[in-house]
Amino acid sequence: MTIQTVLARRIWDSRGRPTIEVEVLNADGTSGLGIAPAGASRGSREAVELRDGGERFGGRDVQQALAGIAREIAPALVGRDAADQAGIDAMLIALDGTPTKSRLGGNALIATSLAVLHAAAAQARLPLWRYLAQGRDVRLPLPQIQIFGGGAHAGRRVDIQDFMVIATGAESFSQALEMTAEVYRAAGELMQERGALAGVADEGGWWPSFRRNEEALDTLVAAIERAGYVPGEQVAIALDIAASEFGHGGRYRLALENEELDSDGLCERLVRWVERYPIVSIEDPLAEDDEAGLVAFTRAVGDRVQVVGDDYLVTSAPRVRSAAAAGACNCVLIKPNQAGTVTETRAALDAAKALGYATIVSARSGETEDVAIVHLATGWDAGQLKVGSFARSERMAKWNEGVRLQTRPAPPSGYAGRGALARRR
Ligand SMILES: C=C(OP(=O)(O)O)C(=O)O
Ligand SMILES: [Mg+2]
Repeated sequence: MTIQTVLARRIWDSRGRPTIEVEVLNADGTSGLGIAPAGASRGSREAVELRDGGERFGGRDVQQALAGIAREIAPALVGRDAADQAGIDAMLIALDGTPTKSRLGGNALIATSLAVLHAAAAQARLPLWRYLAQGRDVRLPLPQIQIFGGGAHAGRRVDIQDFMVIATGAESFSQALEMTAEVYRAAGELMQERGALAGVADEGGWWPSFRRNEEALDTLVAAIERAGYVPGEQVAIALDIAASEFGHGGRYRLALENEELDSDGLCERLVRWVERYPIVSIEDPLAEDDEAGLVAFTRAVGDRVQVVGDDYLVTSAPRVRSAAAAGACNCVLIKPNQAGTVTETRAALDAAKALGYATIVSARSGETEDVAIVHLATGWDAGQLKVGSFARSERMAKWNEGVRLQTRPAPPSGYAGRGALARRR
């Protein structure tokens, strides 16, 4: 079956900013819809997005991306088979012709690539996760869920970006959500009692009214206990330090503590947290340009804690391979729009798995109702999923989709659970 029509339009994301949606219509009447998400704390090597960032959102960049789809991408797609994802993605990359996807835009490319993927699954009359599984046994992912937002997602109110929990004691995806909902609610109650309840951050985690970064960790432990769980046994902590946001050239500025640390100093601080708190996962502990720091941190705690590369690895298979050669990280965050096509995203995931790295499929802070990443995490058997908080509908759309996958007839063959966490390299 062939692609007959390609439509592209400007829609709006969860921050009320413009983004791109592509719809691919097949000749047999089936179709696929792809939407580009958008990050706020981006790695410098991510695919470049064409998006209007200033006061005026009706500006040039999104229009340029839409025009590129209409003028160049759509004519090249019509007549091709949506099932040829690799061939179509290679064509998109060649058509763009730049190493950073800056001409047609990484956002135009990922929306198109995801729309083609959905169209292929629809044509095969399969749910996306099952289409991706290709007959293999796959598991629902272990959720990593934000309780407090911070960093670039909360006006830099605290330095650390994500204070999350992982319900390590849960035996199913839906039980993990139930346990996390209780912790989320308990954290909200604690904030209210302290007179510190001040709404939510960009991904729906509670707004971080803390005086020190460690106060957030203490409150998180108290929330786990208040919800009736044993910290570290039933519910553990995961952090995204997003250190590239407050550090460059081996110097890190913790605004909340009014401190400047070098790479060793930040490393020591985080190792102390790992010793004091029930932390099982830390993302971007050092900045994207601090490979020596990432190697040192992985050496120090990589046998106990999952060390996740996001800004540093930008969903790039070659970067994952060179990180492994250097000994940095033991887990890779997988964000499709960092790579720009489904095929390159899958290549980064495959490279990680081949090297013994764990993988987490992740949403961006700017999201929509799109639930594709739940299907990618499940169908590719990634093991883990990070979507933001347990509030705000663009996040809940994804968590709820996981419940649907679990409870429909012929569900995935299991639940990845705590065994999906990286421990040792
Ligand atoms: C999801 C994240 O944030 P953003 O989408 O803003 O890059 C992250 O850093 O993991
Ligand atoms: Mg991150």
